[in-house]
Amino acid sequence: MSALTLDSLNKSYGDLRALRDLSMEVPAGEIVGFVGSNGAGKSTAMRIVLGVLEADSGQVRWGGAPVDLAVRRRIGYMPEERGLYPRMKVSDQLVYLARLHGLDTASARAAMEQWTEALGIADRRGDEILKLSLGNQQRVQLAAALVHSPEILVLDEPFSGLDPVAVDVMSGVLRAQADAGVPVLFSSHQLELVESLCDRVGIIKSGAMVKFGRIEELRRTDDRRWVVDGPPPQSWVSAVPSAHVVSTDGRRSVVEVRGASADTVDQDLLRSAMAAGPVHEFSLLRPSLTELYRHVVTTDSVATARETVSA
Ligand SMILES: Nc1ncnc2c1ncn2[C@@H]1O[C@H](COP(=O)(O)OP(=O)(O)OP(=O)(O)O)[C@@H](O)[C@H]1O
Repeated sequence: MSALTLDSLNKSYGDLRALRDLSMEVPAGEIVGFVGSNGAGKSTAMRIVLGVLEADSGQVRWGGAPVDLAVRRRIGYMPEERGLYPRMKVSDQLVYLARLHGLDTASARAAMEQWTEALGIADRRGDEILKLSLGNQQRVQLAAALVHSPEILVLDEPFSGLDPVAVDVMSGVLRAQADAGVPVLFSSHQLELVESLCDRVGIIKSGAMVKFGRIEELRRTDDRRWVVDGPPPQSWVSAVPSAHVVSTDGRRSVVEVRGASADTVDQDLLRSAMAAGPVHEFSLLRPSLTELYRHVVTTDSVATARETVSA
């Protein structure tokens, strides 16, 4: 299966190291969320994929081969600085962009009609971009990234400023693209959305990738916690090695087992609790992506971003 690979990318702006050996893989057919604080380096990495910025070292590959101009023409890109002509009509703008990517006029018109329909802006085709709301401008921007049927999608904060219905429309389009085999990489600060939509996530801090993988894998921790609604935990927790009570109101408790790698530990806990009384709820408590992100961004150390780059 093809993949878009970012391999050990480095980029400095003067003495600011914006990317440090940044690597990640976006498999065809998957949606990868790219998250990190303001200034962490997401846009820099995406611009390098597009070739609008050159890396100091490292490589971007598609299907194992370096990304060249021909591949770049087949990428659908939504830049952070939205690049539409404000005084141009929506339809003219989209047909023009599709033509730039090599479609003939009839195909360009058909693509414009298809995407304005799919994105709920068909009734705005005749309007100038500047007369649209910001959310609708963003829908046009996504249509602009899609009119040439790209093989790869790279979107810089496509969800920012969208209303909930527009978020659903955008999510549906990205999922459909991934299902059709397109690798989709997008940056976002909306972590709940990333968690629900993405197959994988990359967390970048000060230009370095500090976590990358399937969200379920990243949420798996060595110290596992369970919510138990049942008998007072003091009466049964001590029977399970390494288990202790994190919090309890006497009935509903959070119980943690340190280094709970054994598959049977949940059975041991449940058995022990049920031996002490009826159990009404027993569920594994996993950190959300937001909790994971906060933990990574506040604790994992990366050398300071602003440092002198040796010549
Ligand atoms: N053209 C430039 N010249 C100098 N510094 C730059 C330039 N572009 C970006 N930077 C710096 O590089 C770092 C990474 O910026 P980048 O825009 O890639 O971050 P980001 O993760 O996309 O941030 P945000 O979430 O705020 O969009 C920041 O410190 C930024 O100030």
